[in-house]
This record gives sequence, structure tokens and C-alpha cells, in this order.
Amino acid sequence: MKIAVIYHSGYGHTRVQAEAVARGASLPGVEVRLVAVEDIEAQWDFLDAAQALIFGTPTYMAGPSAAFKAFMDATSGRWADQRWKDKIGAGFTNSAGMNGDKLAVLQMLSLFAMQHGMVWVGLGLLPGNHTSQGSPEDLNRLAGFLGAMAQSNADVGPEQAPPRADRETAAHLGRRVAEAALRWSPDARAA
Ligand SMILES: Cc1cc2nc3c(=O)[nH]c(=O)nc-3n(C[C@H](O)[C@H](O)[C@H](O)COP(=O)(O)O)c2cc1C
Repeated sequence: MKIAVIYHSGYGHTRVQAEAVARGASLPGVEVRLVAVEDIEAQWDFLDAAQALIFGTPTYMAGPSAAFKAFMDATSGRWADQRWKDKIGAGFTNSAGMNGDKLAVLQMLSLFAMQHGMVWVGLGLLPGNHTSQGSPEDLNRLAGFLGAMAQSNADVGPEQAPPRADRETAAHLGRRVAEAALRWSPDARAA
């Protein structure tokens, strides 16, 4: 079972989120590879062989970063022959605003996966921090559903942001994708 976490991070915050996704996806029998889009040329074979692809980008100007969009565009040959059809897909994004238009990015990532004929796995968590009993320490404190959201204060580095709740939310997504891929794979069904 192979899972690739493909991400871009301009200043390191989304890399922290990507590492948390990879940690969560690292179940027994699962090989997880973190792939920065800068290194994509050496990783296409791994992506093609993977059962699940998890996409992550910072939210820049209400969309994915230009570097991540360049990766998306570079997959058009694979789209044309639907080489990634039926792989599991999921997504995450990080930005400075609590909202910051992160949903627009998750929508774009999910549509990207749909164009490839993939099977999208959402976060699968109820919202945290949305009642008087809630706390910013809650999982899914940003109340995303389509994927994992994280928020990083704009004046601190990746050693401080995104905070633990968002890192654990990211790990939850990674674990959920790995579990879904294990259920979905024909090899797992035969076992
Ligand atoms: C060009 C640019 C555009 C940005 N646009 C947004 C935005 O639309 N919404 C938001 O909340 N934050 C925005 N930010 C803040 C980043 O999303 C935030 O700093 C994030 O943590 C950067 O992640 P990174 O360190 O992985 O690059 C923007 C930052 C940059 C550099």
C-alpha cells in the first residue's frame, strides 16, 4: 500500500501540516512518501503506483499556490488517459486567516481529483470549538468537511504554527485516508 502526500509550502507552515498528514497515514503496511512539488519529476512513478494521493497547498490569494497549480497542470497527460482513476484522493490547506478562503482551495483540490476520476475522502469529523463548551484545542476547530484546514498566524514561523489542534486534525485526515485505501484496495479485499 503506497500513499503519496504531494504538497507545496512557500515558508514551511504547510510542510508542517503535510508532515502531520503523513504521520497519520503511516499505518502498518503503508508506505507513505512526502513529495514536495519541487521534487515531483523524480516521483511520478511513485504517484502512479500509489493507491492514494493526498494534495496539500497553502491558500494564496484564495487559491492554491502557483507552484501547486503548476503541479496540477502537469498532470494533464495522466488526466487524458485517466491513469489515476479510482485512486483515493484527499486534500488539505493552511492559511493565515481563520477562514481566509480555505474552502475555495479544498473545493479546487476535490474538483481536481474528480477530473482524474479519483474517489474523494473528506475529513469525517464533526466541527470543534463551535459551542460554549468548545475550545481552540478541539480537533477540526476550523470546522472543515471537505478536507483538513489549518491556520498559521502570519507573524510566526513554522516552529509555532499551525497549532497542535490543526496538526492533529491533519493527522486524522491522513489516518482516515490510509484506512479508506486499505478497505478500497483489491488486494486488501482479497486478504
Ligand atoms: C502570496 C500570498 C497570498 C496569500 N493569500 C492568503 C489568503 O488568500 N488567505 C489567507 O488566509 N492567507 C493568505 N496568505 C497567508 C498564507 O496562507 C499563510 O502565511 C500560510 O501559513 C503560508 O503557508 P506556507 O508557509 O506553507 O507557504 C497568503 C500568503 C501569501 C504569501
